[in-house]
Amino acid sequence: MADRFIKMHGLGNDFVVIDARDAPVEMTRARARAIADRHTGIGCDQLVLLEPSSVADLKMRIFNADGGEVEACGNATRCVATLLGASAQIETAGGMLSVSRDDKQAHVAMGEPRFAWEQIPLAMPMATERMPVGWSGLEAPDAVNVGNPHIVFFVDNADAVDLGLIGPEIEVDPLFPQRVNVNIASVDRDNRLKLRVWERGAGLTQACGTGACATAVAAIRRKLVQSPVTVALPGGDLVIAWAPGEPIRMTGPATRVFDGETDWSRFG
Ligand SMILES: N[C@@H](CCC[C@H](N)C(=O)O)C(=O)O
Repeated sequence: MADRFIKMHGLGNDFVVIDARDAPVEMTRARARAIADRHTGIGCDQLVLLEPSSVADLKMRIFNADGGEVEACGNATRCVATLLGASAQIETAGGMLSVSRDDKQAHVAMGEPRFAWEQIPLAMPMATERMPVGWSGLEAPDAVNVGNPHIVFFVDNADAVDLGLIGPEIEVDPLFPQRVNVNIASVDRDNRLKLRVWERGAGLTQACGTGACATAVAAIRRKLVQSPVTVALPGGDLVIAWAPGEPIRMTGPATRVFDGETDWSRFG
């Protein structure tokens, strides 16, 4: 019998979604990496596995293109909200998420951001706002955990940074024991942030929902912008709302590209 999957994307950040709520699918690091491979597999930035949950409507597991299982993915959460077509609670390794959708957009309550150094996590105690660290001229970032770990650099021109060169170096710096997603942002105009992201385990992507959340939170905290803020990514715009003590709210599109069939045993 053929194994089914759904190819989706959120602003160009693309996913292979496997609905394993009725029939379990075994996922290993090697299999996830083989499926995600753009030359020899199906190709995606992240693989998303939907499973039954005893505490929510369903459980969402996320695997990066390198095969590593991670805690959160904002764009994939909007895709799952779009597939479900109704309000739902989703269990993830990064926390419980609430989703809903309307005709055009999906909405996600991403939970509250965490700022303590051990919650990022960092390897040593340190302030997480304007951190006393730097890499190749990128200085004083903020660290935020929004289910997964992010570091955010505010620069004059986000396009001027060679993120493909510096991103991989920062991702694996020993300061980040679980590695890190690297965000480069600039204040564009009128409450609008421009953002590029080097994703842990996936590299440069067209958009990163959790990166947009972490960056918006850091910018609101620094009073660079006010909530709600538009975050412009290479693949398009997200709107992020947040106030201290409240969950982060993300609104944006999600697209079903095609439904496919394969045989998972082809991928190890
Ligand atoms: N594309 C994502 C984030 C996926 C996980 C991330 N690369 C990590 O390792 O934490 C998003 O839209 O949030």
